[in-house]
Amino acid sequence: MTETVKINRGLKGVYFERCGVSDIDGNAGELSYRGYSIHDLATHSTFEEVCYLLIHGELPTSAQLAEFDAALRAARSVPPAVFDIIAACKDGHPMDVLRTAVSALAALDADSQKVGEAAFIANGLKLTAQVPVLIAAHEAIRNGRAPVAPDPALSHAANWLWMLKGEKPSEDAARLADVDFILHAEHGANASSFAARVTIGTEANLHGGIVTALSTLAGPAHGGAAEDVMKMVKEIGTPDRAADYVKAKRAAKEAVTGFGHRVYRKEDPRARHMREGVRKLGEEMGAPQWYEILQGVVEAMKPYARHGLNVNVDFYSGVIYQLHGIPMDLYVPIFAIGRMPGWVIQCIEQQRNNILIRPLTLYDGPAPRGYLPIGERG
Ligand SMILES: CC(=O)SCCNC(=O)CCNC(=O)[C@H](O)C(C)(C)COP(=O)(O)OP(=O)(O)OC[C@H]1O[C@@H](n2cnc3c(N)ncnc32)[C@H](O)[C@@H]1OP(=O)(O)O
Ligand SMILES: O=C([O-])CC(=O)C(=O)O
Repeated sequence: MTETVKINRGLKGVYFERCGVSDIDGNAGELSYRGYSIHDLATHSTFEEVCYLLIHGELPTSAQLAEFDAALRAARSVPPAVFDIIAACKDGHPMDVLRTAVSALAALDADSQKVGEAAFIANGLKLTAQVPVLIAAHEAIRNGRAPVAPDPALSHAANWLWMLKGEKPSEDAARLADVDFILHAEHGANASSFAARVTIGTEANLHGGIVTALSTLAGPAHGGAAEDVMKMVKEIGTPDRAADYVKAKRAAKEAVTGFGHRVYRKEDPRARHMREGVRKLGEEMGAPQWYEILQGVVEAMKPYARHGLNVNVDFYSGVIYQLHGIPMDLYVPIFAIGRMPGWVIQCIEQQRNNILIRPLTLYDGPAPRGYLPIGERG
């Protein structure tokens, strides 16, 4: 094969499609959904409104939002058989259990087989409502408790915390979860959304696309980073040890988790909101040390910022969950709750203008050779 072929490993810098959903300016460190700055949405909007915006393309009127929100609340249920499946694999990592449960939902819901835009919108809404139910049910079941029934009086974020903890969250806690979901809702051709598009490109159904996305989100280079950041913070232990930790990581040429991004060369704009959340919550809860350790790591990483190495969205989120008493292995599933509308709209966009996604690998194996029967091999 010709030596002139250019290989874009990891598809770095490759545009594979047009997309009208989110715009990332990596050099400026800016992100918008449908033209609205992530900062405005994180400050003024709600997750429900952002879901509507992402799926339908425009901010809703009051009536549209009320109808959408009511449909989302009404869809918060799963067939009891799914709880049995969760119970059977309750000791697995919550991300594996969640993926298995979504697969089970596909097998138990005949509507999951439908394709086409209306089916994707309906199934997307259903799955967005069901995913928090599945995660909270697993947390209850693995701790020997019965799953907490969803409360239709609560918003998506407040209901998630209610189902997880079995107690009504404060307004501040619910708002912090809401903002977390808004910030995680959509991010272009990230690995999990791209993987979902590959699945939909084969004309598979939405549940299949979401199962693919969940598998892909789980890795530590993508959604798994928040869990690893919390492990790092615990390992560092006290703020004065942060610089030595970073020095040792850099000397060993190992990645400092929560830093770096394929697209951003400035700080990930989502991190700002999470940083403020950690600072405030830590102070309120009399546990400022977590924020101080994180900032110690940021300070020690400053020399590398000029090479585009900055914090990403996952750097601060883990500590927020920790302060809320949420187990570390639920951090990736929480990311999945937020990312649901992003995956759904990426699948819808793929289906709208579908094409099989099938790139090439350049063969560099052995030259053609004759087959040797097994008895003649030395
Ligand atoms: C929601 C999300 O998915 S955000 C990402 C969450 N993931 C993490 O936080 C895990 C840590 N970060 C990483 O592993 C990487 O930055 C990734 C996977 C996110 C992005 O990787 P890529 O786009 O492939 O960047 P790449 O690996 O080419 O890095 C470029 C350079 O920065 C270095 N680098 C990248 N990330 C880090 C890091 N976290 N710590 C130290 N050095 C890093 C690389 O070693 C490389 O250096 P080199 O050019 O001297 O070899
Ligand atoms: O865009 C990416 O590569 C990863 C990311 O930040 C996300 O999915 O939110």
